Amino acid sequence: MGLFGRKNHMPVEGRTVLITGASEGMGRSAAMQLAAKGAHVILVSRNVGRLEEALAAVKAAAASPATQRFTYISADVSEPNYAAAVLAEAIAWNGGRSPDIVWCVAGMSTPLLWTDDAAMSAARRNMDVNYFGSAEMARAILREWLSPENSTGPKSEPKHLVFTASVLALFAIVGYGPYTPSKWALRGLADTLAMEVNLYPDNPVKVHVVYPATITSPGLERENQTKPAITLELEKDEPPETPETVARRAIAGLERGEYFVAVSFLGNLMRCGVMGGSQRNSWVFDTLLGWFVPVIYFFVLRIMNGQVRGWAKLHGHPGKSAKTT
Ligand SMILES: NC(=O)C1=CN([C@@H]2O[C@H](COP(=O)(O)OP(=O)(O)OC[C@H]3O[C@@H](n4cnc5c(N)ncnc54)[C@H](OP(=O)(O)O)[C@@H]3O)[C@@H](O)[C@H]2O)C=CC1
Ligand SMILES: CCCCCCCCCCCCCCCC(=O)[C@@H](N)CO
Repeated sequence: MGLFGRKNHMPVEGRTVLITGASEGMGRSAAMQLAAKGAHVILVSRNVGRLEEALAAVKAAAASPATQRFTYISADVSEPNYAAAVLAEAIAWNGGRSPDIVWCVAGMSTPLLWTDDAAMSAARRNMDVNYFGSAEMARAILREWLSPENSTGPKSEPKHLVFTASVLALFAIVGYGPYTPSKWALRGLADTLAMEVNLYPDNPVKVHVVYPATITSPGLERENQTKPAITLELEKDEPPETPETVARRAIAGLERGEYFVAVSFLGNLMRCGVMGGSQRNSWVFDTLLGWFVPVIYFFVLRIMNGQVRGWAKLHGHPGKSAKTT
């Protein structure tokens, strides 16, 4: 039980969490915050230097440094079949037990106009990292968690599989063509798996998707190098948040037991606007809020499309390979 008697749906104390994309940005902050709540943490990303540095920060944030354990594994999530080897290493380190929580944070973004020369190769790269990087990890960990020899019984504490999408998977804007579909794809996989895990009542698993808006991370600096100016202009409507804030709100949503975790007010509006056949956090709240969203979109879409047309009028044809500055 947490504050005011509310149940914590994702206790982490003494449990092992594996986080991909844990060396920078939101993944690093999430790793530190989960360590501060008593979790053992396995950090996964490519660059060993940054992993070493992040590992030190995570250790320093631990609730009980004498008993908690931390390690890192260097791997490229865009490599086909990377996940089984990463998990084997994680399980060996964890005394033969699989991690209890797996959070796929590793991601990248290459914003470009769709007519840009580089858009297609960027789209494939974004799909490889953001979608397949998470899909492969999901498959590897579910094969562990859901196997008959790993049955823990219907009343046992559930395992958690967390994907990281973006509010762009709820509301798409110009300039993110190479990126947005990879995050929509994650949502499709998550809905599928959230139903599929019901086949295994003796192996409880909860699936979640986190939908951040702009995070002031090293990744944001990288993506801003190719971001069309009109995209920068439109996304100003949702203010950026620090990796610490986004991680804290994401973890709070997971602790509340939410399936789709939005981390801002607008994010929650966008979430309730697209629920379709997805599981609800709260049928009453999500439905009531969802009724208002079309009214808001009536105005938002008129304004935004007007902004885009206004841009074209002011700056002319964007050109073939164009950062539209
Ligand atoms: N920044 C933003 O505005 C938003 C980001 N998001 C999403 O949130 C998540 C976190 O974003 P952010 O905080 O910006 O992250 P960053 O881009 O700052 O950090 C990305 C992390 O992922 C790792 N990573 C990147 N590519 C790979 C790869 N191929 N294999 C393994 N690890 C990889 C990086 O380490 P290394 O390079 O060493 O591998 C690093 O640890 C991502 O999924 C992102 O798409 C969602 C909404 C907004
Ligand atoms: C009903 C509610 C209406 C809402 C109005 C919409 C405002 C537009 C917000 C767009 C924000 C885009 C953030 C991109 C984050 C991201 O994923 C990239 N930085 C890639 O990393």
